[in-house]
Amino acid sequence: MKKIAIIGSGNIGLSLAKGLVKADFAQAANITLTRRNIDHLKSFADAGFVVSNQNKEAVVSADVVILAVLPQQLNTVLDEIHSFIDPAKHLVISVISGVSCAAVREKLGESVEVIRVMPNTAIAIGQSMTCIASDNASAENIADVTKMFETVGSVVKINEDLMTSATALCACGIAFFLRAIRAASQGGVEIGFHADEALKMAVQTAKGAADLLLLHGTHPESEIDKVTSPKGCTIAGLNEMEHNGFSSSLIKGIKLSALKAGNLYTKES
Ligand SMILES: NC(=O)C1=CN([C@@H]2O[C@H](COP(=O)(O)OP(=O)(O)OC[C@H]3O[C@@H](n4cnc5c(N)ncnc54)[C@H](OP(=O)(O)O)[C@@H]3O)[C@@H](O)[C@H]2O)C=CC1
Ligand SMILES: O=C(O)[C@@H]1CCC=N1
Repeated sequence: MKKIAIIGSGNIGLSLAKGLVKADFAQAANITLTRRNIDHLKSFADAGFVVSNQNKEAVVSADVVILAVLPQQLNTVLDEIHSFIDPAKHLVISVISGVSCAAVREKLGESVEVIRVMPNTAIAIGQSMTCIASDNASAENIADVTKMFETVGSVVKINEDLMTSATALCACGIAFFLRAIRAASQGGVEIGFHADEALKMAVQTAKGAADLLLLHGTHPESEIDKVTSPKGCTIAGLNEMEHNGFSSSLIKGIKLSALKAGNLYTKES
């Protein structure tokens, strides 16, 4: 069983740790979680994870090092761990948005294999959409990392130049769809439901819509055509949403997020 160190155990690092254990890919005792303030990791220590504020020790005891700090925190971490990374032993995975594999290697050494992975927080429940890219990892290591992330959701291998687009569509996308669900539930309250029932109804309806596409393999418009009766209430509501910029606002938001994702990191930050 390989030992994993997650350097920077915040929202996504902890979601990943939970997902890997839940999927039986790893035992908690084989995952070291680091952050500076380990008081916040007490419940994870209680659940059997190794918790530490010592990145160097975590790296030395690991085979797989997962970088999960914020882009602006990365340089400090790389400066701290670079002399403890052994290219013959360590595989480095970075989930950090906007940082290329080459930029990580510039600090850790050219011979280190780096795989860039973009999951989303649904990884905690095995439902992530994860994109993977690398410009120097072996086919074997890419296959192993693909298998690892397939235990906690779906995986697509992409070219590295599309990583910031993947960040916007899939990682940020979780927040976009959640906001859409909240808005639907607020509409539900206005038309007569209590907030808790409206939210339950909106959530299950959203899940049904996503599952229709996944299970039927159809295009959204083809499923929409089955709902919109002629002169009916669905097309009336849908067209009103479009007149108010529903699709346009999602597209513009995704474009802006992708732009921002590409500008989160500078070597000097
Ligand atoms: N959140 C998401 O949905 C996704 C995030 N990402 C990427 O993952 C990265 C992390 O994002 P997110 O989890 O949201 O951010 P968080 O701020 O929640 O997590 C970052 C963690 O890093 C820790 N940290 C900071 N400096 C150090 C250090 N020197 N050594 C060890 N730990 C450190 C922080 O804890 P402390 O202050 O105690 O040290 C914190 O817990 C980002 O680069 C983001 O782009 C990618 C996909 C999805
Ligand atoms: O908002 C962010 O910058 C991070 C990257 C993707 C999801 N959260």
